[in-house]
Amino acid sequence: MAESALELDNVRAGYGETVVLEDIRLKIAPGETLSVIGRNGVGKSTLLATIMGHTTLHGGRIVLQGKDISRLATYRRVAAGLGYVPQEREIFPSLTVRENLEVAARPGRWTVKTVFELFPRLSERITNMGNQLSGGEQQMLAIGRALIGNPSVVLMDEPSEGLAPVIVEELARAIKRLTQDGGLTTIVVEQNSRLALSLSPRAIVMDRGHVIYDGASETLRNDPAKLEQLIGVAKA
Ligand SMILES: Nc1ncnc2c1ncn2[C@@H]1O[C@H](COP(=O)(O)OP(=O)(O)OP(=O)(O)O)[C@@H](O)[C@H]1O
Repeated sequence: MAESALELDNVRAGYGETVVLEDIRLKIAPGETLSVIGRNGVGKSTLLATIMGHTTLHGGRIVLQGKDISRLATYRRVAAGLGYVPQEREIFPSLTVRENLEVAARPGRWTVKTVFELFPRLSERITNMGNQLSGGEQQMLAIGRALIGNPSVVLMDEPSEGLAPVIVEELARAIKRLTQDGGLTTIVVEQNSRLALSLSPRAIVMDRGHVIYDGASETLRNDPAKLEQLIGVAKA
């Protein structure tokens, strides 16, 4: 049986002494896309930050393609195959679009050319500086920069945040194209549950640092009352 692309085994993590995530158990198959939804502040970003090694791991294990990365520094996790698209995008403002991509490039199927095929809008901006881009273009560049590192697993934190609906649709089409060819394992944290549930067959719902649903996106799409109950649950 193929091993998981990524496995979180009983993970407990947070910031310093503060524990945010409890008892996280997840197995993601190679090529699978997983959407993560839940109210504000329930630990979605912390989940991705923990996989990247930006938090304090209090217990459990994180295994990337059979290799325990739990204690590795972030740059070594990236070298082992993780790609990260942070919520803040963090593109370099004084580098051009091309330079932003080239600094992150590692050999593999993703190149400047294939990133531009995925995001034609970016190719029209190739000589623009990072700070001359719209929010949507910055998000496309942030995703392109993660891809060009040719990771096996990509983590995206709220790609649609702050973007106009028409740009969100364009981005969603690109993310679907990206994930549906099966080559990449992807976790997408998304505040917009309708969008998230359309991106992947499987979704998890988090609440207060726990996973409270792990199953078919379709089940939640077809049952708004259940979805409301899960993401509206235990309002503080
Ligand atoms: N750098 C940090 N230091 C300390 N606590 C933090 C830090 N970042 C987040 N937290 C806390 O961890 C908890 C989970 O936050 P997190 O950002 O993971 O939630 P989220 O589900 O991603 O929410 P949002 O959609 O608002 O980003 C919150 O209580 C938050 O205040």
